[in-house]
Amino acid sequence: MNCIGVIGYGHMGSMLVNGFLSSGVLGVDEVVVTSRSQESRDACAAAWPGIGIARANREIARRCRTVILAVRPQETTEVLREIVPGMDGDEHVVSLAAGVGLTELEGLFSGSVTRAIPTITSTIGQGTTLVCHGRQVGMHDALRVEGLFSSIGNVMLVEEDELPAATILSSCGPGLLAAVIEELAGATARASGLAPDRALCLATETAAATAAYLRETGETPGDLVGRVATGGGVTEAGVKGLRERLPQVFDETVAAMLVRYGAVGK
Ligand SMILES: NC(=O)c1ccc[n+]([C@@H]2O[C@H](COP(=O)([O-])OP(=O)(O)OC[C@H]3O[C@@H](n4cnc5c(N)ncnc54)[C@H](OP(=O)(O)O)[C@@H]3O)[C@@H](O)[C@H]2O)c1
Ligand code: PRO
Repeated sequence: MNCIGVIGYGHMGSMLVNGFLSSGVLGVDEVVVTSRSQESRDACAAAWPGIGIARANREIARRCRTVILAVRPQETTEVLREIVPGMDGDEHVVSLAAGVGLTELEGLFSGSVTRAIPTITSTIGQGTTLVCHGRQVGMHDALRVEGLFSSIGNVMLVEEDELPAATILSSCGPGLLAAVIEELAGATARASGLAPDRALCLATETAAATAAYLRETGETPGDLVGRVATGGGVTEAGVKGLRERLPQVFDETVAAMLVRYGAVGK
């Protein structure tokens, strides 16, 4: 009954199960997983022999005190509606769904509800899970969930009205930056004889090294640009063009994402 239940063994559900178990914060006898398809349930059972596999969502609600909803936003309220009748109210529901608010979740389940927004980079133990506890969540449950997510990376407590912007940076961010790396490498390869795979390899390494440099030195991005862009040199020409055009590109990108954020759970 004190185990952790995970409903939905997709990208996030499988990442959390793998992370919690490989970090040692949980053992296989403390986790019960279900997913809509037999294929996903079999994949989980094969990856983690001895783990609890439930055939139905309601079984998770019966067996687990902490229930992580790792289904898509448009499936989250439907799954919660389905499991609530089998719950006694003492459970702690943790929803990963972007765009589904605490008010809506607490309207369906009157017990403890937390929103947690992980990031795919926690697959390698990096990145930040955003955590926003509902009003009913007691200290013990809050610390337990924060401890779980700490085992796969950083945890940042946020207010719910900060979640959309923080999600764009922390959780959508890897997708945005991966697209930027791909475009930079692609443009360089198109403009030269450099092979696309070598261009992508260099761009990826440079992005990783740049992020590590900023984190380790504490320099601002502006400081770093100043160190790289020799006056009248090559970088200066590139950064000038980006600074003219990128603010508008990113303003439009963020605006579109915020619009979608508001509609994604509907
Ligand atoms: N991906 C990210 O980087 C990320 C980051 C932060 C938050 N999130 C949030 O995390 C949640 C999951 O995202 P995801 O990327 O992991 O999605 P996903 O890969 O599509 O996984 C969702 C899983 O839910 C399962 N499912 C669907 N309906 C179900 C039902 N009625 N009962 C039980 N299982 C059901 C599906 O199972 P089958 O495969 O078995 O059919 C699927 O594997 C979303 O709410 C998203 O907003 C995602
Ligand atoms: N992945 C989910 C989405 O794209 C939520 C944040 C990252 O909607």
